[in-house]
Amino acid sequence: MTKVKICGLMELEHVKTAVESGADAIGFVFAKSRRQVTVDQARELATAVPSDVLKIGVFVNEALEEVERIAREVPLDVVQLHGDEDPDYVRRLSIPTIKALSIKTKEDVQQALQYEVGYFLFDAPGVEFRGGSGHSFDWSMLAKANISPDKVILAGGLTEHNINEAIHIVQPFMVDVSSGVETAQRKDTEKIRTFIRAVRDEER
Ligand SMILES: O=C(O)c1ccccc1N[C@@H]1O[C@H](COP(=O)(O)O)[C@@H](O)[C@H]1O
Repeated sequence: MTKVKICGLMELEHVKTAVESGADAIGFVFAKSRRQVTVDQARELATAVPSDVLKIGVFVNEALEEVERIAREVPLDVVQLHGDEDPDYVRRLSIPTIKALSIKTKEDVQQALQYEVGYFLFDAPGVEFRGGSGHSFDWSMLAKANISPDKVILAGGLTEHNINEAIHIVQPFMVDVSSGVETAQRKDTEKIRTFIRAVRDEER
């Protein structure tokens, strides 16, 4: 069953909706972004997340000690590195890690192979910030790559309208959405519900 992460949550109501609708993971953005939350905000939002739903923190080129401190304080289960963090940085982290890669060409997909992580997240290149642009990329580049789909988290411009095609092509372990469940740059409870339902419908 494809897992679902709802990312960039900033309000308790939206965290609750995601959890009640069956999200497997919730993402909090600590990087520079219009969705950035403070540690105190994330700690408060995290109180609404049960232990069987992962709390994932999104970071971009943050000092390693700072990532570990924030992960302890919220607390986070997993960190998602969305910047230029190198394999050595990732190796030194003591927290389960997702390495995000921006995909323009099929060579970008191969960059993943240098990282010793449980999961790779493939996203379209950012526009204003390093992620969360609402743009997608050519998913067939993943389908052709020699990377196990079981290690793949697919992100970038996913919506209720394209998610079924994306899952069909990539067969990822997890899908990750932020912009696609927003209206006027704010999370939309109905879109969160509809997106998760669309992923679940794929399994039927
Ligand atoms: O969401 C953000 O603002 C963000 C900022 C910096 C790095 C990553 C960010 N989000 C991640 O971007 C992808 C795709 O999001 P979208 O659905 O295209 O908006 C997703 O992995 C978010 O975790």
